[in-house]
Amino acid sequence: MRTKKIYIAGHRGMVGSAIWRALEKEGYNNLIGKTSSELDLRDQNAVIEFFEKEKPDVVIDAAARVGGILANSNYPYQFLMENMQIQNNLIDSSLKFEVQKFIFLGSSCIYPRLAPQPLKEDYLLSGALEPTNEWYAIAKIAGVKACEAIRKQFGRDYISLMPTNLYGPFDNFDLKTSHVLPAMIRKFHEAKIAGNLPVKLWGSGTPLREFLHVDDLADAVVFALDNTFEDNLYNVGTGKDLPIKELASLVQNVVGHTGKMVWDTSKPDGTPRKLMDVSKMEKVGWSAKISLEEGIQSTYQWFLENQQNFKEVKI
Ligand SMILES: NC(=O)C1=CN([C@@H]2O[C@H](COP(=O)(O)OP(=O)(O)OC[C@H]3O[C@@H](n4cnc5c(N)ncnc54)[C@H](OP(=O)(O)O)[C@@H]3O)[C@@H](O)[C@H]2O)C=CC1
Ligand SMILES: C[C@H]1O[C@H](OP(=O)(O)OP(=O)(O)OC[C@H]2O[C@@H](n3cnc4c(=O)[nH]c(N)nc43)[C@H](O)[C@@H]2O)[C@@H](O)[C@@H](O)C1=O
Repeated sequence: MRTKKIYIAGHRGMVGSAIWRALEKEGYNNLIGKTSSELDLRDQNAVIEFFEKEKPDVVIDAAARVGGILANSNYPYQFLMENMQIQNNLIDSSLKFEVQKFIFLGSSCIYPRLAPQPLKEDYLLSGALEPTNEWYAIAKIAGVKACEAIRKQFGRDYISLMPTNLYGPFDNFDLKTSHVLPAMIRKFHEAKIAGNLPVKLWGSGTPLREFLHVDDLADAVVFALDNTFEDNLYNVGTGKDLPIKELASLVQNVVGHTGKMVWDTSKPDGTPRKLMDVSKMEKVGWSAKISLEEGIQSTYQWFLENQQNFKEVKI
């Protein structure tokens, strides 16, 4: 198994690079990855050619157009179309070229905006989606269903893992396109350095969110690779959430900022709550290990050591 050829699509991203590190640590020694400039996964012919040449045994799909609440609501077409193109090309080529195991990564936003909490896998397609990210969610739902269809029709081990909001090393710290946690680390740090200036945050601060360290997600992916699951869809999270205002206080303390916080209510709140029910993963034997406090501290340390390399992330 350790010698199987594993293609990690999106291996330079936050998630893909964490999966690469975790697989190497576990002794997997036949990993392949391509940057988007070497292989544009939106290009069907290029993807077919790549699969024909490489013939991977396993594919892990961590390539996607990804962004925070504002990027998702400002660029609906890219979030819908690019994600469908990338995943369709990867899934269809995997079927054609006999890939035995495919791990698709979605997101907790696939569940209805007002679904009961915590979110069980069964709530998929039971109600309307959150408008700020319905485009991205629809693409991800199509990916889940494509893997489910292959499983049902062809009996292949294609599964979907649905991570909650992620953070960690190699996150996107560009304030226009990032998610909330890296945005807070950067905003509090820069305000501290400038003399504890006030920090402007988005929305009301009342929505609840759950956060999983990316190394925990990578551990779940390795677990899913090493085991055969009976079903097609599994939530991956901590099963604990907190209000955005509390998250802000946690990050502020870790960074050591002592100024004020200001809430810009012209920016969207997004879904009020999206807490994962993680009992299905727990039943098969996996649970998260890294606490939020510990994860924020190590991510802030990573930010301090790497901030000179950050680039603007354009859409
Ligand atoms: N971040 C989060 O909070 C969450 C993420 N996820 C999911 O995890 C997965 C990875 O996300 P994350 O690591 O955060 O995202 P990143 O933006 O960090 O990484 C995305 C990766 O996708 C690659 N990619 C994007 N477009 C293309 C393309 N056209 N052709 C080839 N490669 C492409 C990029 O390649 P390159 O660097 O070479 O350009 C990059 O390596 C996604 O499926 C996402 O939906 C799920 C829940 C939460
Ligand atoms: C992973 C998930 O990520 C996205 O959903 P989201 O959870 O709403 O994303 P977010 O991390 O950007 O925001 C979380 C909350 O935090 C608030 N907030 C405060 N201040 C800042 C801030 O400075 N930046 C950001 N981005 N948010 C802020 C913000 O207003 C919101 O209430 C999906 O589009 C979709 O891509 C998806 O699947």
